[in-house]
Amino acid sequence: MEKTVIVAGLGLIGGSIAMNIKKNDGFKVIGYDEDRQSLELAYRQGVIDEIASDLFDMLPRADVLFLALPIAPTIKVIEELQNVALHKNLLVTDVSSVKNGVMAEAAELSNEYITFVGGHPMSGSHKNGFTAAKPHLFENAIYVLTPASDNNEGEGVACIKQLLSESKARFITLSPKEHDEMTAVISHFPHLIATSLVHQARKWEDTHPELRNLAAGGFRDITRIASSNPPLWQDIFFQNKHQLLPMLEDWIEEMSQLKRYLEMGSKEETLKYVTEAKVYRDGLPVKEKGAIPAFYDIFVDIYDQPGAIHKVIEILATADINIKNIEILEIREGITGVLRISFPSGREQEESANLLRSKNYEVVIEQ
Ligand SMILES: NC(=O)c1ccc[n+]([C@@H]2O[C@H](COP(=O)([O-])OP(=O)(O)OC[C@H]3O[C@@H](n4cnc5c(N)ncnc54)[C@H](O)[C@@H]3O)[C@@H](O)[C@H]2O)c1
Ligand SMILES: O=C(O)C(=O)C[C@]1(C(=O)O)C=C[C@@H](O)C=C1
Repeated sequence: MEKTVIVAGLGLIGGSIAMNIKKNDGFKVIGYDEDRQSLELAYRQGVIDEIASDLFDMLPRADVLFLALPIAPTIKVIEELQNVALHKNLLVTDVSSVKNGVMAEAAELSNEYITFVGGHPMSGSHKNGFTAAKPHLFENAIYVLTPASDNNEGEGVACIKQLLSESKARFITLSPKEHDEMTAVISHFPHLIATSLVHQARKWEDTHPELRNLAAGGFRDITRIASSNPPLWQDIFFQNKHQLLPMLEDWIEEMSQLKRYLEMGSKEETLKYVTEAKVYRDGLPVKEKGAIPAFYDIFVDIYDQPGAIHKVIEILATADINIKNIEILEIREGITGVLRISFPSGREQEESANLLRSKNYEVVIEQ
């Protein structure tokens, strides 16, 4: 029998979830969002089968509810679920980037029809809204599940995996605490620092108006995430502030230590500090999505000439090589730029590098 799934919040994550559920047969997808335009666009594109004007009126029909709203409204909906009159089982899951507040609210639920399994796909973007949603967003990404202590949690986990089986996400189960500690380290805290680096640059621009034109690959790479959706990140920082506050203390102490190294001319300690960071960073997994992007990359030097990028792509396409992603890292008038091309496997990576080198391109392989 067809199951009914409601996706509440049809933005970047909810839209991508709905696109993946629609790849399966046997599910009817109903969309709910306060933004009418997103709903209508999703309906027109066939990503949802029906629009819900009111979430709670629609719930008695549903088998599964995906909460893909910002975190604060997600918690509010969970609180209100307690009083919904249901006549059949409802599996509720969310996608929030921080789990403690959500799971604490879910633990209060005593509605006998509801099973709650927390979720968080470790993949996203600095873009937001339905127009940024894409079906392959979760490919190779870790998808964390944080089941509540409920008898039906095994069934709930299995159902979520089945609904998203086409997404190619890799599911793991964690406790909310473990999840929030780790995401604070590899996602929330770096975001805080990236944001502060942008502020620092902004201040310097008053006295150095050319500064923004100097900002090249390094600054852009490290601050990309500072272009993310501000209300989302305000929400994340406050939801996970118990993890972030001690980390900020540590960071301030670490910066003071670095300051002391520079003041005292401690070159050896500074070299050790930089080297240890490089060794750790180089050892992070690069073959799966997660903290570091998932693909097998090559870097190709190109010149700022009409058709330069097209030529490189044509060489690879003619050899039937499957490209996953292309990024222009830097190209300024009249000088060499760098094209980062990502492949799904090491075989394509090596084959492409050899092919392009045989045509006299400078190619570097990311190890
Ligand atoms: N952006 C990321 O990289 C990322 C990654 C993983 C998880 N998440 C989590 O996913 C959730 C959604 O984030 P997103 O990036 O998809 O945001 P988004 O802004 O793209 O989407 C949120 C959607 O929710 C709707 N919405 C907001 N408040 C609402 C309300 N009260 N009632 C009805 N609709 C409402 C908005 O109109 C929007 O369409 C957040 O909880 C976030 O923590 C985000
Ligand atoms: O790739 C990005 O732009 C992201 O910020 C994605 C990112 C992350 O920090 O890795 C951001 C928040 C989510 O909760 C999960 C993933």
